[in-house]
Amino acid sequence: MSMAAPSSLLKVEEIQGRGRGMVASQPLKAGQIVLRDSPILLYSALPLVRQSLSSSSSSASTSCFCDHCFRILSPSLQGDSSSSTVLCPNCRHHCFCNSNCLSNALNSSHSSWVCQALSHLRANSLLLEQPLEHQVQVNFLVAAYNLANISPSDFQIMLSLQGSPDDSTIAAAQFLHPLISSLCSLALIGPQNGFSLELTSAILAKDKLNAFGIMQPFSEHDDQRSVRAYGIYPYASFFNHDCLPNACRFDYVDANPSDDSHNTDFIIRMIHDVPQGREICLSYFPVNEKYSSRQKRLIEDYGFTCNCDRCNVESNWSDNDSVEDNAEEEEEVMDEDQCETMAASDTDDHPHEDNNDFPHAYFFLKYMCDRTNCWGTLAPLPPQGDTPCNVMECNVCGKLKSDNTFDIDEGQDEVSMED
Ligand SMILES: C[S@@+](CC[C@H](N)C(=O)[O-])C[C@H]1O[C@@H](n2cnc3c(N)ncnc32)[C@H](O)[C@@H]1O
Repeated sequence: MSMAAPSSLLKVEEIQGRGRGMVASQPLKAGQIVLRDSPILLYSALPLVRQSLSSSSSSASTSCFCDHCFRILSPSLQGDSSSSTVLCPNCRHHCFCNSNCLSNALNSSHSSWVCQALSHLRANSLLLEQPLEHQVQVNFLVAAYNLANISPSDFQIMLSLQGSPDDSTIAAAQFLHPLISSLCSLALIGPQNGFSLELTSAILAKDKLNAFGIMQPFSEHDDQRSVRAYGIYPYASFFNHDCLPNACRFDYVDANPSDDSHNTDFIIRMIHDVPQGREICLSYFPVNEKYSSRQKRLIEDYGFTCNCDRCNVESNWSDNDSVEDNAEEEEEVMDEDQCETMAASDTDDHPHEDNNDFPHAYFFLKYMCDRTNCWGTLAPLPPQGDTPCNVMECNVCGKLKSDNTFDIDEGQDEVSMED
């Protein structure tokens, strides 16, 4: 199934050795929003079995976000009669931020089939003994087969994404498919509609390569942010990976007003200018990861070996070298003007060839958030017409920072939204 171009700014093209990718249809500016994408499917990253809100006299529930829109629910409000939080009237297990979200959920993500399917699965002792990964995969499979019922065209879009089953996906499908099959009597899905072990393997493979994590809010005290939900985003799935990305993803799951049903939309913004025809890439994980761990993740999770400029340089580093240490050393020898020049030269075809063994230092100094444990990527706020914005936003912690990267003392470079 082919999809229309996502916007006038981007087109989907075949790229040798990388499958499809997103390419700039015109010159793109730093901070420019090149894509807004809504998920066709969202599912909880929490294990299937959680303490029910209704069964708890204390506020010990682990459910801390809405099961439909995945906004954070204030723990103090859970169980509070003045709260707008509501439980599903049927299972009394799933929690929604307000009656509007509940009513949307009952017609979509928490249809009566999903409600019954998850209730049956929660009672399945075989599943409860399984590792967390299988319990989360069950959430995905129930959401995916629900999608097949409520929006067959979106289900087909998901099937058209990249990903073929590998040994681990097939093994997971062999365990999970019979469990889901036992729910078929509850559903419209059945063998007559193509429901099979092969289809279960195929959609698990799509999920593995394409699901994006919607993360818990950033905390300086926790360098391992957990995932609250996963989503399949049909256009964002076409971005290939680069260890020096030229665009990054922002989400504002909790920030949008509670009556806005687009709170889980992704916004992809340019980190710096790029010329027409250049491939637009995201980094699939925080940019500070070391060469060896990046290579491991990319081969294990995504099935490819990265040959980007940065990997070619860092393959010669010792395993103890980190971009943070090297960037600090570089900062001492590089002034602001040099950094600006190097960032601007990203529009060249052969950037930075004249530099030493860390030609990408400018990227970490200019575009990596320096807040403790954050490792987010900074992109400018959108330009106003042709005027670039000199305020950078971190896509993890949300910190705003003026784009005067150097010679500014710690703390003095932060700006507020009003600036
Ligand atoms: C989310 S998909 C990206 C879109 C995909 N290329 C397609 O054709 O739909 C992730 C997959 O794209 C491919 N890919 C992404 N970045 C790549 C890169 N830098 N080099 C080679 N393949 C890459 C890998 O096969 C990876 O599993």
